[in-house]
Amino acid sequence: RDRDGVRLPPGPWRLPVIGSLHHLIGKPLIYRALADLARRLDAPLMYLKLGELPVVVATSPGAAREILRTHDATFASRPWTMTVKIFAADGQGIGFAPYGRLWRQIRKICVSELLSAQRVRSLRHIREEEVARLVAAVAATPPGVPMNVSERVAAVIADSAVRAMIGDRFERREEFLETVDAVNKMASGFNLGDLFPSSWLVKFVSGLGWRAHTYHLKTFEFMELAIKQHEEWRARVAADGRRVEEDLVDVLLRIQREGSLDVPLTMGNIKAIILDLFFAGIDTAATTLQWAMSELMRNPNVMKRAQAELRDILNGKPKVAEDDLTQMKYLKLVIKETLRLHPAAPLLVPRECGESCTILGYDVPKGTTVFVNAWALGRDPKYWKDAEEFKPERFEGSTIDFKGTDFEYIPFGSGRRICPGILFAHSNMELTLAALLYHFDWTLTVGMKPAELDMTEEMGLTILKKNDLHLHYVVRVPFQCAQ
Ligand code: HEM
Repeated sequence: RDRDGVRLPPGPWRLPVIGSLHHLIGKPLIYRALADLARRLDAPLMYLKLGELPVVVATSPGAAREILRTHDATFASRPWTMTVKIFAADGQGIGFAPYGRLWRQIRKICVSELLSAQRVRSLRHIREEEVARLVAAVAATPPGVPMNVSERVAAVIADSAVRAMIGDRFERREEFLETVDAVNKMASGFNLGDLFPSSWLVKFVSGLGWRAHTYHLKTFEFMELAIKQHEEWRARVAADGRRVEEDLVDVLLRIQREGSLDVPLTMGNIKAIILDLFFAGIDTAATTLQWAMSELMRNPNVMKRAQAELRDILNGKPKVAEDDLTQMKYLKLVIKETLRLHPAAPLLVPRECGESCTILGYDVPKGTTVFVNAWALGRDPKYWKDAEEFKPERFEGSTIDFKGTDFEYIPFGSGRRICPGILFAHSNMELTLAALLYHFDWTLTVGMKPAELDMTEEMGLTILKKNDLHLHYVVRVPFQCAQ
């Protein structure tokens, strides 16, 4: 207990000014460094001072449950850092909106309209078309030339998501994706400018404020162009007399027009919501697929079983359709196991303690930033046999699921702010992976052993795969029929 009678969770020793930062210096994969510290200190709940920022990290299912379920409302906001503030300047979206009326309303629109099961179903033709384009593009790669699987997978996920949102492919796609990538890296939450919010010098030297402003303006400009492109596309579709499903921008504009909302939606809100869906939905699903393909290449027996399931069930069918996916039990387990070892958001998205409270007998002061180390939970040998091994079979006959109630496995978070895009993500990931495994056999560069495949991670808003995955392929189910 300190002099004020506060009993903080245990944590590593601190230095003046920088606090516990020296424990993380030179360790860019922060979730790994935090997991090591928690293990060394035997601290399922750990307290650190990162610069000026008081931080608590939860690294046991019990601690995660207390934060995300028992005290869910207390931890339902996210830290309002300088970067977040700058990005919210022209209107708030959903991801970082403080817990309150506006967030509740946008969340309801996301859950019941934008990302509902019905909406996801209605976007099926887009996914099927984009995946068919991917298959065609792979098959058109000249034999002997390795294909950049990471790039292809990222493109199909991005195009499907963009078409779901604005109806059409985005004309500025390349530039936009580069910006998403750059913001993803900048917004990892461990920037000096965010760790020393009161220091003008640090802000100036780190250049964070300036960079965040630039990216904010750039991303909002992209949204303006995307909405303009959407309107032009709608006008063309109407002139041709075609009937197409509502896309997500249509839905938001309709809700705004109907005007029956508790808190009216501004155009700033609409742009910020769409941007949030891009940021939350593209890199996460694309990265998960890259890890899935990499793990399959490192584990040839798993690859064999997944392909056998697909080829048995589809039995020469010319293409994978979404209806077939319900039968692909093993494929679903492959994705589940990938999310255990490679949760796209390893520390979830940070929460903030709204009221001082007690967790596992320790005091967590109001204003503390809270991370839940989902990456460490998914690899903890206390809860997982052969924790580091890729074994989709472990989920066979098991009730453990990612819906936010099994706290050793929470790749989508839990509680009020659990990811609302689980179904949207799975629909894209399952169809893309199924098509890649069904139509093609994949091989590594000649002479490379599966265990030698590069699995280096890079920290951003998501755990990125540092180096792209390049593979050779052989067509197994011919592409000509896949249209
Ligand atoms: C493999 C794919 C994905 C993973 C692993 C993932 C993971 C997460 C996680 C861990 C959170 C934070 C949850 C929490 O604080 O408890 C989150 C939030 C969120 N995700 Fe996802 N996500 C994925 C895909 C998607 C997709 C495809 C969309 C939408 C198109 C989406 C939309 C969102 C939104 C809007 C939030 C913020 C929710 C809020 O603050 O209320 N996500 N996601």
